[in-house]
Amino acid sequence: MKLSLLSGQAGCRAQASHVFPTKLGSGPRLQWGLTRLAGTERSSRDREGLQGQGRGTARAVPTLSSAPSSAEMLRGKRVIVTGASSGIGEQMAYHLARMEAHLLLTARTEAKLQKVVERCLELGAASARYISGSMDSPSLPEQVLREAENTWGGLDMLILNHIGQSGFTFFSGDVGHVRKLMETNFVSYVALATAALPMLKESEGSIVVVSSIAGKVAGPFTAPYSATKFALDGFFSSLRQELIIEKVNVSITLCILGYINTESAVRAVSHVIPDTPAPKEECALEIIRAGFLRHRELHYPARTVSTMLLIHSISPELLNSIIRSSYRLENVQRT
Ligand SMILES: NC(=O)C1=CN([C@@H]2O[C@H](COP(=O)(O)OP(=O)(O)OC[C@H]3O[C@@H](n4cnc5c(N)ncnc54)[C@H](OP(=O)(O)O)[C@@H]3O)[C@@H](O)[C@H]2O)C=CC1
Ligand SMILES: C[C@H](CCC(=O)O)[C@H]1CC[C@H]2[C@@H]3C(=O)C[C@@H]4C[C@H](O)CC[C@]4(C)[C@H]3CC[C@]12C
Repeated sequence: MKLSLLSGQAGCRAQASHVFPTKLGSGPRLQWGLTRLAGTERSSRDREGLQGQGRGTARAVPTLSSAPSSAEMLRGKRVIVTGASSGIGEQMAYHLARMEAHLLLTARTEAKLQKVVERCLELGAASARYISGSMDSPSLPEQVLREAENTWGGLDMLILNHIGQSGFTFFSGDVGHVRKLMETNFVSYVALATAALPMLKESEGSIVVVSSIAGKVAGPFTAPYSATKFALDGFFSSLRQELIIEKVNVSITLCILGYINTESAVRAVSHVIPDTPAPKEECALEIIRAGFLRHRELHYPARTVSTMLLIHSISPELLNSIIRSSYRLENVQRT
């Protein structure tokens, strides 16, 4: 594990001009051949009601009408983002920096984290630092939370986003890979949340778990990955219930994402899935917003994901066959 020394005040003040798009994802999203079924994407803000949860007697949950602008959402809040060196995690770090949050970022690659931290400080983060290390190491989660406690004396939001390398191919029979992926994509999430809970109870904060449609509907070529995402749903949905029963005001937001245009996802699937991925910048902002509003679940892109879940609840076999027929199966590489 390596700890950064890069932290401090922003190089320049945050520009408070960053606002939510008035209509998110207004263009057509062609995903898994479901576009015609799903219709035009619409903001999950337009679609969803508030699903605040885990409220004790204390703080009111912001309503959509009373919610501050995105620039104010997390001003001065202490936020951990895992998997922040690239993709959606990196974009979340930049949004949070513009909101003037305090940031602790994690991933394995120190050089990338250094650059992201520098950019966050330029964008207006109240402070930004990182810890590098692999989340398949059992000691890292506690080290990350100890760092938050020592630096900030508390924590407001934990965003769990990292994933280990998987691939998009037939299951190879490598059980060792499944075990390692479970450790990285699932067990470390549990360990991070467990270590964070005392501080989050104190601040009445939030846990945000980044998952996937592959954690609700199992398609081909993602067996180990899909298993880790189903596990997250099982664990965190159960934990959410317990927090509500115990009147602990810590929210848990599970983010169900479709295909997003991160480099790693496009590299892994574009030769098999011909659809247009949704933008990572907007996706990142929606995740932060859903966490701030203490939503139970985020579906992004909203129309595509919700339509898939609806079809799956009516006829799983129909959805499975739509998915299979929309893939370019001849391009799937065998390992
Ligand atoms: N992109 C998509 O289409 C979709 C993404 N999602 C979810 O969104 C989240 C982000 O995905 P995306 O941005 O595409 O992924 P990326 O591959 O772009 O980013 C993954 C992040 O995790 C870090 N990471 C990788 N291995 C480890 C490890 N062993 N220990 C700690 N950190 C690690 C990477 O940094 P480093 O290599 O430096 O460690 C990187 O910061 C994931 O939870 C994913 O499941 C869900 C549905 C669709
Ligand atoms: C294979 C990717 C992991 C990249 C790597 O090896 O480092 C996956 C990461 C996100 C996956 C996508 C996802 O979660 C949403 C869809 C789920 C469907 O069941 C399959 C297609 C997905 C676009 C899926 C494809 C693999 C990933 C890109």
